[in-house]
Amino acid sequence: MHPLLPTQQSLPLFNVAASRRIEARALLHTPDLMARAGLAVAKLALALRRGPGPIWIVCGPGNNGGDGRVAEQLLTRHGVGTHIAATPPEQPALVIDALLGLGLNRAPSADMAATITAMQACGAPILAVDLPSGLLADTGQAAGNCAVRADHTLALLTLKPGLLTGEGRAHTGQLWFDDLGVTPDEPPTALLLGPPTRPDRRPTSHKGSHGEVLVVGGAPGMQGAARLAARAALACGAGRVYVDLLDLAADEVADPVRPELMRGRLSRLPQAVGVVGCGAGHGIAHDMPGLLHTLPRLVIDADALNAIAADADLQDAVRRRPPASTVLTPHPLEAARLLACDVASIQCDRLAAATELARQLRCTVVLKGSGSVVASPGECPALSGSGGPALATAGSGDVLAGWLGGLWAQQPDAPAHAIACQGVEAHGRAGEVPGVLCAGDLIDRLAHWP
Ligand SMILES: NC(=O)C1=CN([C@@H]2O[C@H](COP(=O)(O)OP(=O)(O)OC[C@H]3O[C@@H](n4cnc5c(N)ncnc54)[C@H](O)[C@@H]3O)[C@@H](O)[C@H]2O)[C@@H](O)CC1
Ligand SMILES: Nc1ncnc2c1ncn2[C@@H]1O[C@H](COP(=O)(O)OP(=O)(O)O)[C@@H](O)[C@H]1O
Ligand SMILES: [K+]
Repeated sequence: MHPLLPTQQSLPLFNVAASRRIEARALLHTPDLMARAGLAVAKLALALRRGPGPIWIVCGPGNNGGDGRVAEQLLTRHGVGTHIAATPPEQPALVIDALLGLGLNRAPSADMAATITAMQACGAPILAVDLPSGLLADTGQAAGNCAVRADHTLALLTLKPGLLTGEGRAHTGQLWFDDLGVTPDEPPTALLLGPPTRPDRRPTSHKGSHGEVLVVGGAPGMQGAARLAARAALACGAGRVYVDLLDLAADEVADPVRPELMRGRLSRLPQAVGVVGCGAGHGIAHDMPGLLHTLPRLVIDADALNAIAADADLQDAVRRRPPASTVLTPHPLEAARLLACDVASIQCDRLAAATELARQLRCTVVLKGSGSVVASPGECPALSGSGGPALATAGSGDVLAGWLGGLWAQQPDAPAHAIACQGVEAHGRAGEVPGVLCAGDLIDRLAHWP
């Protein structure tokens, strides 16, 4: 067994209803699923325990508890000290959290909440069975704001989306997966993104082979955002990158640090990939009808999203664009504005929110944040397991928008969904460092990745 992330391939994710169906069908020909689950838990527990103390196994009322009890029998048979109870032993070497799994259907009761607190306080690493108890498998929300924060989670039978998005990553710790020998026999709820690819560069290619990007944004005082996007597009390999900075004096250069970047206008670049909105302020609203009408491929971020949220005509213009030609990259607040709701309503079910926004505006939506979601009409939504808090710093979203533009310039026939999936995963993986990653440094890491 090995840690799941970063994944070497795209993997299917299944929500509770689908997991239940898969489990029910699998049990018809593989009745020993729980024995397999218990064995997987016991093996991992042996590898993870720290010190000579007993393994504390906390078992709940359902089959999650059943998995824990099977693991306890196997560990005992193996000569390992165990302790099954709601209260901890002296100096446990590991906690196995088998309190609640897929069956969670309400906030943990007071007793369970107290047990969760005790697990958290006992000082030993926690291995959660299937799900950290209290975490909702479909959405990654903590029911009643009370869920185990595990050091490790062993997902069983299926991978659930809630392990990877919403609050999931704050609760799962290191993620492990055992499919118990069952191949899912229905389409997934969503796909976990595999390693991103980069566009080929033929030995004989020239700058004209790699497309053009036009970055429109950067109102006075916010020009850095547009320049970050433009630098990212350049680092990604776009042939020519132009910047249309709002209100820049005619004789100023596009970017004093990057002389490779040129100044450009929509009227002269009608075939470029547009990356619009980064640091644009309110002024971008005026340019949006022309941009939406003209550019064949568009990545729309930040203030351009706010402009669309505020104007039903712009929303219509987005809907009227050709299929698969538009990517919106909202963070949760921008998504809330676009769906006329609040951030909590977005975050409580990120997969559903991204899918609904993609449906309403008939385009690809990247809902950013921990466990970024890519949703497009007619596509299975994709979820990224990559990225982390090093990216939680100003400008990393601008870099994503520019990178998407750079990818698209080089793959003009690729649909918006494919570009978004490639870009989001590359951005997340490049952003996996300890501490903080300044947006400019993120561009360097992306440029040299993998
Ligand atoms: N059936 C099988 O053979 C398999 C079962 N598996 C395990 O079984 C789990 C699912 O089992 P269950 O469906 O029994 O679900 P759970 O074990 O999650 O528990 C369901 C029970 O907990 C109660 N409950 C739910 N929320 C509660 C709350 N907030 N406070 C107090 N009690 C609450 C329910 O009323 C029900 O009695 C999976 O997560 C997985 O660990 C897997 O190992 C795969 C194989
Ligand atoms: N904790 C996190 N885990 C994973 N990704 C994150 C995290 N915080 C931020 N990110 C990523 O960083 C980027 C931030 O974008 P955004 O919020 O638009 O910032 P900005 O506007 O400052 O550029 C998004 O791609 C987001 O998914
Ligand atoms: K559990």
